Amino acid sequence: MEHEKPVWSPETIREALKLYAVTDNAWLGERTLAECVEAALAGGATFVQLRDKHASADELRAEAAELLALCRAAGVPFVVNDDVECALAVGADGVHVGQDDMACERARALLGPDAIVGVSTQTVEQARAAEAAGADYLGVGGVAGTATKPEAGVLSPDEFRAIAAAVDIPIVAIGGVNAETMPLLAELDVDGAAVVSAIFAADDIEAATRELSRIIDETL
Ligand SMILES: Cc1ncc(COP(=O)(O)OP(=O)(O)O)c(N)n1
Ligand SMILES: Cc1nc(C(=O)O)sc1CCOP(=O)(O)O
Ligand SMILES: [Mg+2]
Repeated sequence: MEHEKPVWSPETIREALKLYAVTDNAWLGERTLAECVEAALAGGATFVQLRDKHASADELRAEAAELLALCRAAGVPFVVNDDVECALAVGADGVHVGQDDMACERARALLGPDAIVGVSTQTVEQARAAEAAGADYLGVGGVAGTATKPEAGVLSPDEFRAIAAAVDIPIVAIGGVNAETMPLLAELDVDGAAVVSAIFAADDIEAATRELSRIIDETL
């Protein structure tokens, strides 16, 4: 069944960031990407980002179209990592861009005022610039080191809080967030947790997501 494209208000975006699932095909095994995302949604993921650094343009579009349909059915926002063209082509809710990706202003101009544009920031300066450029939310990290992206840095609690204090848009913490580290988010002034391996590397993705959902509800 076709679902109409929703318009996500700032308040619904803030709420939806609570348990943000970022996909990773490295952990698929015998499973399809759609099965994995369906399980994450069933377990309570509140936001989904397709992140596939190895797909061709056509493969990424096919994945995005499939995940978009699942997210629409679940009433959950769906964004594409890095690739604005793909997001536009499939009618995704938006994109997530980093400091080395398309500039936030350009992504906003291409996707329009109703799209969700998330921006990765590691400093107060970057956070203020992203907000001024029209970002809807910030991805800030890491909370702890992670094998998913070994080159990613780790921020101190004070650095998280300084970024949160510098902007009015919501913040999702990313990098090394799992059932053990998630309670640390209580001290970081963030609105949610973005999680890759603690969801998608699990044998039982639905159960792992449900447990993370329980913990984040207790934490924030
Ligand atoms: C929610 C969220 N936050 C941060 C990132 C990292 O984005 P980026 O710095 O562009 O790195 P890559 O993901 O492209 O490797 C993210 N993807 N999602
Ligand atoms: C995609 C990404 N960005 C990061 C950042 O710090 O900007 S950390 C990261 C990977 C997070 O994976 P996991 O949940 O498995 O630790
Ligand atoms: Mg990127």
